[in-house]
Amino acid sequence: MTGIVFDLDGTLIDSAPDIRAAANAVLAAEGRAPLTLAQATHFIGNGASVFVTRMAEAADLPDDPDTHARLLTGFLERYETAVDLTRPYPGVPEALDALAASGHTLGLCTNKPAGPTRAVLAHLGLSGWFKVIVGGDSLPVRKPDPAPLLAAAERLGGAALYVGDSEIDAETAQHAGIPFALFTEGYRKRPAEQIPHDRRFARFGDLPRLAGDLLGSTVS
Ligand SMILES: O=C(O)COP(=O)(O)O
Ligand SMILES: [Mg+2]
Repeated sequence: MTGIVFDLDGTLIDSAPDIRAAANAVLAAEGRAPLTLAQATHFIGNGASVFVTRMAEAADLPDDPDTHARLLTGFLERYETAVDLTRPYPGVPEALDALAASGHTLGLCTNKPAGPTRAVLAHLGLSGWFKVIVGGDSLPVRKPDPAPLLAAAERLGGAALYVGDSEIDAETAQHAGIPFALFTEGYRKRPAEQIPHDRRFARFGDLPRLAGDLLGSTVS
């Protein structure tokens, strides 16, 4: 089994500034104060709809279905093209390159909707690495349900590792029965020691060797 599946927000890319900007445009239109970067970062992880619920709560907006639908539509409209403030974490392209060179096929399983996922990957020149992309709206369920990760794994012919930054990713990997590598510099809410993982790393430069150790592949 050579497949490796990645989470996106807080793992491969630091996208919180763009997500915050999309949220703050919606809040401005509602006459509300902006979110701080720390707030926006904390609200990421369970997909767009949950993000909007948390955003509305922070801004003291009502939580009725009509308001939620209006806020979510406005957020998704802006999110679709929110790419300018997002950067890959240092060493990401090189690590993907090294993993591919050592024979791994790569996939993505994210709770970010598929539209913004494809837009940001294209903008950053990262699309070409991934043989499969499963977004937060690709299936009727999203992480921590294991179905999206299992779907990505199946399309890679099996996955030997899931790489993510959050409690949700750890739980998803456990449910799917796939080993988990935790990137410690993303958007996790708890200390790394409290998040179940098989391996953890703080620098992408360390991932190819870590994957090699874990999976018995040779890193070139
Ligand atoms: O967009 C989110 O809420 C989370 O995205 P992620 O699954 O790539 O971390
Ligand atoms: Mg993440």
